[in-house]
Amino acid sequence: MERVVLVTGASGGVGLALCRRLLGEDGRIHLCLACRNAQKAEATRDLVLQEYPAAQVSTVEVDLGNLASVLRAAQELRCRRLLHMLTTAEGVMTQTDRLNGDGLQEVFTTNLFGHFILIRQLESLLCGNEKPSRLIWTSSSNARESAFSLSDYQHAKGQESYSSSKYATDLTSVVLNRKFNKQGLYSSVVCPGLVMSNMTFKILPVFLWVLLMPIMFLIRFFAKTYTLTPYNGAEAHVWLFKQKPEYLDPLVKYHSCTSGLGKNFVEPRKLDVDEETAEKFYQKLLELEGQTLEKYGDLLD
Ligand SMILES: NC(=O)C1=CN([C@@H]2O[C@H](COP(=O)(O)OP(=O)(O)OC[C@H]3O[C@@H](n4cnc5c(N)ncnc54)[C@H](OP(=O)(O)O)[C@@H]3O)[C@@H](O)[C@H]2O)C=CC1
Ligand SMILES: CC(C)CCC[C@@H](C)[C@H]1CC[C@H]2C3=C(CC[C@]12C)[C@@]1(C)CCC(=O)[C@@H](C)[C@@H]1CC3
Repeated sequence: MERVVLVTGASGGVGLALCRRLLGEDGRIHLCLACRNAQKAEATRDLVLQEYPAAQVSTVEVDLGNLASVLRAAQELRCRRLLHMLTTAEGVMTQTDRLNGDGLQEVFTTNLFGHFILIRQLESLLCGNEKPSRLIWTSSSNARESAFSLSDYQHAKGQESYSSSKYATDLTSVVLNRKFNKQGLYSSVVCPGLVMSNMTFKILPVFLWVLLMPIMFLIRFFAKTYTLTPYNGAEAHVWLFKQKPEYLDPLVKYHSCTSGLGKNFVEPRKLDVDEETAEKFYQKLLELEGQTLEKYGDLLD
């Protein structure tokens, strides 16, 4: 049976590189590109098919910062019946977080909660299959416990919404393993390292990054997480794709690394999470999920 792999954030950066690399690894997979709108999805599909003309590539439109769009995408994916792996590679990092149309913090929703809803809505596809299914979350080494608070888990009050959302991602992955491993669903978190992408181009303009490139290549001799290209950044995802999920440590984050001479490798590092906090946070996610489903009852089967 073909393996169906859904990649969010597939239209650029690490997500797009991951799609290309996965097809290079296994031409038999069915790749489903999740993009924010139909034009981007089609453009990405054309790009991928140019390189792998025989590949099976479908698309789904989903704005992860918009819960109605997430529920509609889940409905569509349920109709397609199969899903074996979901990997997240979208993300937003903004100086000023804001409320989205659902009244939730945008960074929290896009980086974590939209996916949480998607996964919960796809539970029937992901759980109880003959072979294990898997989730791979693109987190970050920027996930910091000090940025996260259970009483303000959406990070409405602080200035570190990105770090908070990534820490929340780590917590969620830990609990998902505890709840779903028995049903054959396994979750892992990865950090792609420092990658030149639209995300970093919002921190400094492209020309400055280009000027800094020689320095960064030198830094890479000492800092192995300067992966720099989306291709290198997707190393940990690709490595995980090839592992048996049952043998992975749920309390580890897998970091994409690149040596000074450009050789890619993966480094596992212990997650800095308190399992009790993770469980309490999960309960809060379930509460928020309940409110969401009540609000959007018409989008449920
Ligand atoms: N770059 C880096 O140095 C690092 C990145 N990461 C993480 O890696 C992941 C990928 O980042 P990277 O590739 O660098 O970033 P990019 O900005 O290049 O790519 C982000 C992708 O996410 C999509 N996206 C953004 N918002 C939404 C949304 N609301 N709904 C659906 N899709 C959305 C974008 O789509 P669109 O084309 O429509 O904008 C794009 O395809 C992120 O989770 C990021 O936090 C972690 C550590 C370092
Ligand atoms: C001479 C130097 C190369 C100058 C670059 C300085 C900074 C702009 C970068 C140094 C470390 C970078 C970094 C990130 C953004 C750009 C820097 C601050 C991230 C915060 C990007 C998003 C993530 O998820 C983190 C893991 C990155 C950590 C390092």
